[in-house]
Amino acid sequence: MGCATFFNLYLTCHVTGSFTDKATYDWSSEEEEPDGRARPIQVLVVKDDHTFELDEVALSRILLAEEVHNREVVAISVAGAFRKGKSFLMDFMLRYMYSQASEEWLGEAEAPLIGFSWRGGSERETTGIQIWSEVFLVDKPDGRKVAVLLMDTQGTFDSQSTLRDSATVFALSTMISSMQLFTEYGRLAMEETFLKPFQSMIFLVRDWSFPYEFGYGQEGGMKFLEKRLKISENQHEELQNVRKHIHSCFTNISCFLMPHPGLKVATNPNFDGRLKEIDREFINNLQILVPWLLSPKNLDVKEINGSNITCRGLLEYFKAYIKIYQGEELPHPKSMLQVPMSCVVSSFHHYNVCGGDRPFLAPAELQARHSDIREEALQVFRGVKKMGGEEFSRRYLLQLEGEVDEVFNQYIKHNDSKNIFHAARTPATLFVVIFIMYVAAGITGFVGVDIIASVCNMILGLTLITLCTWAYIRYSGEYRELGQVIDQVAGALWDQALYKLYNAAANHGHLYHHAFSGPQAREEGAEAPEKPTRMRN
Ligand SMILES: Nc1nc2c(ncn2[C@@H]2O[C@H](COP(=O)(O)OP(=O)(O)OP(=O)(O)O)[C@@H](O)[C@H]2O)c(=O)[nH]1
Ligand SMILES: [Mg+2]
Repeated sequence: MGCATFFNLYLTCHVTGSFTDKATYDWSSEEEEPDGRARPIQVLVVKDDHTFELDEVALSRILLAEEVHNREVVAISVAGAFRKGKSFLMDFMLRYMYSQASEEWLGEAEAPLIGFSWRGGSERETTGIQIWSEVFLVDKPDGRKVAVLLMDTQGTFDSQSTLRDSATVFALSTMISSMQLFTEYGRLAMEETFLKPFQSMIFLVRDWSFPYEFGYGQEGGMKFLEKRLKISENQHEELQNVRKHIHSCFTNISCFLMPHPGLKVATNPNFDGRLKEIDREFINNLQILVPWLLSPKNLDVKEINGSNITCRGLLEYFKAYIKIYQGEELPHPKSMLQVPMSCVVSSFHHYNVCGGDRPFLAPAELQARHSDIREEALQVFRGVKKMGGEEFSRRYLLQLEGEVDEVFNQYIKHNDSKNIFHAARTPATLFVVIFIMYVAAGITGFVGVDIIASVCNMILGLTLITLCTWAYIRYSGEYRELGQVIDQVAGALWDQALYKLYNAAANHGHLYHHAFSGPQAREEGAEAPEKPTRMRN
């Protein structure tokens, strides 16, 4: 953009109305800010080792305050290269918000500019992301009150930050400083949602020095932007793509040309922001720019994937995104609209093999259904666009697989418990033992073998006590370990008895085949190959 440096202002809001009340609430602890005055709160810290830390407590205090947590949120931030006057501009926005959109919002000529920390010089000032501790409540014309959040961010490309730092702060504040990076995000998100992923994009060109070509303000800005975003045949493909994607990513794109604020602003080290020292032309345009950005009719509620976001929702998105950026690698500039974890949850919902209200399922069928639905859940996971690259999402894939397998084990137990024979196995076995002992005691007593009769009676008595104990455990839920031992012993007896019965039946069947080599017998397994021979004989 020639000699004009620009920074990009990304706004999220719209609708008409008027500013009413400010949300005044206890946003900080006593020892942090004894006078309770609003101030910038550092919510994202970029540490010396280039790792990031989200101050969840501070962020929650702002976003979960009683008056605002359920309100739809309008998040306003400025992104761009460092040292370009972003914080300076944010402070004028604060003035506008505090004056509740009055005509006199610019304040007194001698008043120093305060709010987000700004200063002259070549060293960077703002780091990470800072949020103004006071969330402003604005009335929309339809009667809804929305929460307006002002966010100041670290500038890009300063000498102390890595590209990763810049990209992270940049993505987290959902803004752009490098078009290419941004349009990458947008392009991927587009494939998935078909909605324009970002709402308003405003290019603010500062120190515009060619008003004779394009006039200051929005109109000149739009003409200038049109010219700049025009795609021509002889442009490099990459430049063409940037231009195409900018249009496809934003619902609204506009541009504002700002004049130079004057030499005192740019070069005087003692300049404290008072209007008196700022060029009239700059102030005039500021008086157009700020209300144009912040008047309720121009505020858009923050949307993610087409739905409006409340302050509470925004907190969750912050937390989810920061997890991604805490990874080792530079995050891929891929979809920032979905995160793997939410994907695990939604994929997991696809996995429901046998719910509590469904009848008993044969174990083989259960296994088959598990395999099918498991594969379906994994497909859902693979099919959703995720942030953080292959390697990163593989971790979540493993987590999904692990969770599905664990739940399958629980399903097996749950399914078994629905098998009526399984449930009745223990009491049935104990009853059979009691019955056999009763008969044996009667017979042995009758034939005079008293000692065996006594032993049988003893076993009968013990089994009866066991049965009563088991019934009590099942009824009360106490002494469950003892109940498990009883179930295991009864189960072993049951299996043994069944096994014997099966053997007996098999033997019986074998004898039966030998005795009757009729048509039924011929139809069955092992004998089959011999039968035609015998038939022919
Ligand atoms: N030339 C020029 N200087 C400006 C303009 N707006 C603000 N400044 C000056 O730019 C300097 C830096 O302002 P800051 O608001 O601290 O800049 P920043 O972009 O927030 O810087 P970092 O926080 O380090 O990224 C200050 O001396 C401002 O007076 C402008 O439109 N043009
Ligand atoms: Mg700053």
